[in-house]
Amino acid sequence: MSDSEEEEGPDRQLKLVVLGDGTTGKTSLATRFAQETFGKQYKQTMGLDFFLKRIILPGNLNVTLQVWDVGGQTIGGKMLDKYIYGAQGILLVYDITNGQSFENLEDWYNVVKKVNEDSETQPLVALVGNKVDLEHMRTVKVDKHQRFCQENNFSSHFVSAKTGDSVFLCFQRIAADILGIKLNKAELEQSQRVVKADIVNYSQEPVTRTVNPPRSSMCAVQ
Ligand SMILES: Nc1nc2c(ncn2[C@@H]2O[C@H](COP(=O)(O)OP(=O)(O)OP(=O)(O)O)[C@@H](O)[C@H]2O)c(=O)[nH]1
Repeated sequence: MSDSEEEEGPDRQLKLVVLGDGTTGKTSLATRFAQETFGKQYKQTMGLDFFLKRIILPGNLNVTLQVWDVGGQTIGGKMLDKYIYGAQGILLVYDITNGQSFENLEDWYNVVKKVNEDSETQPLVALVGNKVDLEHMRTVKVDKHQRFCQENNFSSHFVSAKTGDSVFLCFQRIAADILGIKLNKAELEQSQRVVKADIVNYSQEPVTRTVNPPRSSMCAVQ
């Protein structure tokens, strides 16, 4: 075992799938998390983008998050089930200024339920209201968001991919919830230490480099 492995402990991998209507900011969230960047210009995701980022959770737990950014136009398409299959976490993303994007999450969630109906373990689902920098234009009431969470046992998140507000925290909390780790505030702050960030993209121009998705994920895109 190398010194760095001793220091950081063994690696865990989690597959997170980001779902929701087009333009809600799924790619922006993933790139904000993986690269700490934000692009104002909209470029539609055709099918799927794929990002990897390694974080360290309290207890020196090394966790590699595979973030599957699914294009908003894939709903109703035959590939969607395959993208969702095997996910430990699902992020249902809507735009707080776009009520229809919230209403449509029911359809996205129905696909998640269908894919997992015969599965022994269910993915953890997080409801993510994005674009909180546009609070003055909010049309989806916070009450409505909270009710949807309570009714379905979702974790609740409000973020801005543009400013970065709560984005890292959101992914970190989801990873901790999946792994059954309870985090206090001090631990959350301390564990913002990110050791590695790789971005992988096989449906658009690569941002840094292009590689195949990890073998553990390939079963989902056969
Ligand atoms: N103000 C604001 N704009 C955002 C935010 N997140 C994303 N956007 C903008 O919203 C537009 C759509 O963002 P994308 O991340 O491409 O949306 P998407 O959900 O991946 O869209 P599809 O690829 O069609 O599924 C872009 O112009 C972004 O710059 C945010 O937090 N605040």
